Amino acid sequence: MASGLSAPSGPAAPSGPAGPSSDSGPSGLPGGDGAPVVDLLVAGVGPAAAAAATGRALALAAAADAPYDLVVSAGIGGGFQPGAPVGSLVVADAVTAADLGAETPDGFLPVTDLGFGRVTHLPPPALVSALAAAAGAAVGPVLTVSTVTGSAARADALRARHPGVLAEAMEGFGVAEAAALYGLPVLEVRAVSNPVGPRDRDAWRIGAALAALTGAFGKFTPVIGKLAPVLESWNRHD
Ligand SMILES: O=C(O)c1cccc(C(=O)CC[C@H]2O[C@@H](n3cnc4c(=O)[nH]cnc43)[C@H](O)[C@@H]2O)c1
Repeated sequence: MASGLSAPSGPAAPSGPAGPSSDSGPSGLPGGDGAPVVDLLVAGVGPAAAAAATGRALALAAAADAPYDLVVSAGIGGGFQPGAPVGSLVVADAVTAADLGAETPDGFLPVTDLGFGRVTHLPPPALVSALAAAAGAAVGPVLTVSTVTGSAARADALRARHPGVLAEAMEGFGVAEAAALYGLPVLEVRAVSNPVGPRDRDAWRIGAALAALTGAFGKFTPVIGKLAPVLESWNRHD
């Protein structure tokens, strides 16, 4: 049986002071119908807020001896065209911090090139493919940025540095860092609300993206329940 923490992002209602809320039972316990227990946490905007909120929720669960098995970062995001059209869904096969590093006269260097830290977390491939198939989502790298891309030049630079990139958002890497601290696998799911490129507020379709995300979660939950063995075999020290 899997229990999960879903950490959506964006300008939504604040989370309560007591931590995540559950609609199917206390965290860590199976729901009556055998479905996984999913706690929903509104984790704020940006990698730091997302990491802090997720870390706190995981710490509370661990202290209550009811740890999670999986963490999912979900929300809206920008889609790189043509791979991720507005309204489509993306499941990340890599969660990458795109601006964690140093600018040099010769270009950007990720912190890993400077000899420390990490810039990518890899979600369990079996879960990624199963969820993407269930929801009709594309699979590819999702970038975490602290500044929303607003020009064609920046979009092109990100495409060049991250071949196959499908989406960018602002929280996934923060959520993944918190999950990794607790030895937990992470997933990132993004519904595309706007194209990545020159800033164009008229092109935003936040309502359509949120509807797509809601529909996807209805399809994900039974799949995650069936994939409990994948989570159970996850090597927490990888
Ligand atoms: O002012 C703008 O031009 C602008 C364009 C897109 C998004 C924003 C936000 O402030 C939204 C932040 C919120 O939504 C996620 N998100 C949605 N689209 C993107 C994007 O293209 N690049 C990065 N993040 C995006 C993000 O995860 C935040 O939760 C402003």
